[in-house]
Amino acid sequence: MIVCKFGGTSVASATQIQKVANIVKDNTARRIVVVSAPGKRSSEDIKVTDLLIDLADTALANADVAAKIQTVVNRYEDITAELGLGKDISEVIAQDLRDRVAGDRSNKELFVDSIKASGEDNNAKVIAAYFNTIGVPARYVSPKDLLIVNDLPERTFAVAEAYERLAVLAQSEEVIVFPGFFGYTKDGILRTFDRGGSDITGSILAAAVGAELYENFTDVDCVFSANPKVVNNPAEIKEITYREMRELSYAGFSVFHDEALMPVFKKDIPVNIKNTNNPSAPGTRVVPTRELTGRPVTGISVDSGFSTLYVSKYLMNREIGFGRKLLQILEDEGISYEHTPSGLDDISIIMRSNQLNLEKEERIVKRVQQELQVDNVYFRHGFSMVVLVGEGMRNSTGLAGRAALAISKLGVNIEMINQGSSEVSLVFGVQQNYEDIILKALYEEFFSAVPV
Ligand SMILES: Nc1ncnc2c1ncn2[C@@H]1O[C@H](COP(=O)(O)OP(=O)(O)O)[C@@H](O)[C@H]1O
Ligand SMILES: N[C@@H](CC(=O)OP(=O)(O)O)C(=O)O
Repeated sequence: MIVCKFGGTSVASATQIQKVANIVKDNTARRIVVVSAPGKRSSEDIKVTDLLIDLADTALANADVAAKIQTVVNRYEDITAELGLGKDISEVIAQDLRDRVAGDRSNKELFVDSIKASGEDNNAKVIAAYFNTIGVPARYVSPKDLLIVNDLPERTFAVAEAYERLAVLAQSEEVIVFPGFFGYTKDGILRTFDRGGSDITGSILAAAVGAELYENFTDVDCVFSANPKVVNNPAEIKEITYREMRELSYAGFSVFHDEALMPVFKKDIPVNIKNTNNPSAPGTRVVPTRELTGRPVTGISVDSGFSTLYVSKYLMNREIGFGRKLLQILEDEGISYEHTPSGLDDISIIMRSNQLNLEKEERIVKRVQQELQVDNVYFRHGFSMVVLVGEGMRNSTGLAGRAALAISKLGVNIEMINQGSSEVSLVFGVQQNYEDIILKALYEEFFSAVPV
């Protein structure tokens, strides 16, 4: 059995959904189809999920939502009309949106989640209905009572029971069309995953039913060794390990969500990333191990939106428990951190900026000053992490030097270097505005002259 997930671009229009149907028909092993909300039809288009977030924000501001609801309904109407599904389905969608908008607003985050999730939920219903009209027996299945997630305040993840409950889907006679991106808590409260989270749903389902393969359909032929929007014609990656993919998707390879690897990784289920617009292309296979090629570096990614908390104190290295106390202050503010490069008397804690606001920063700085009696403490913002990833890096010397030289030739300062203990990744912290030129320079250094 194959579980396949189709991303927003793959289900953005009737033409795209027809391609999806052909792909499903083409291989009878494709029994479970996870779908996203309609994505962008062109680079100027707006994803339905973004329209829905705007709708939710408008509702929370107590402004009129009628026009915003209509914009979303129009997107579905374009699709259903062309698929020959009749008009009543869009009235059902309009009513569903009105019901969600009229829902409980006591917790803003959950209210927004409920509206956001309608994008995939309604699209799954449309796609299941369409499959039936073309002779593919199909059934929409709701995540309710199956894909069980944890409660607030932690980020959303599937609890162990979800896998047990979802296993029944393996028995279905019909093709199952399952909406991506959200689940329900045990008490029936809807929660969404992070943006791009339909990849996570597909992976959970693949693990739950013990699929032979998880196919992730998108709008590019494969994963490239660098973002194709920045680097011209980057090298294709045919095979990549889970570990390499995790590192690269964590730091900017938006083609596959980093949290989507864990469920399939635990069950050794291979992942194949493929193109809905060119399904005969072999795509990229994500596998437990692979043969090393001549290239030490498999991919280079860049992600922006990082901040640093810099702390210095003379003889910090001798003070027992200093790091723990410092990290406890961040934990108290609900902040996770990414890297902690340190010297004898100073330490920088690198974190995602979206976890911070002015009040939090002031509270943290004040507590660090008072409780740890430091010499200096401040926040800096606007950093990007450039990450070189490759299983072959472990056996290669001089890589960090080559990368640092390529960056320094651009006249750009390296703020931080961190070599992961596993030695499959090397991270450089740089000022955000230089990220594209650095990516291009590193690509040139590690890929241009080296054969595959
Ligand atoms: N290294 C990379 N390899 C392939 N695609 C990448 C890479 N980095 C960024 N992308 C972008 O990811 C996009 C696909 O991801 P996403 O937008 O989430 O698709 P989907 O709509 O299928 O979920 C591609 O169109 C491409 O521009
Ligand atoms: N629609 C959601 C979830 C998702 O996974 O979408 P996509 O497959 O288009 O990345 C989002 O935009 O975040």
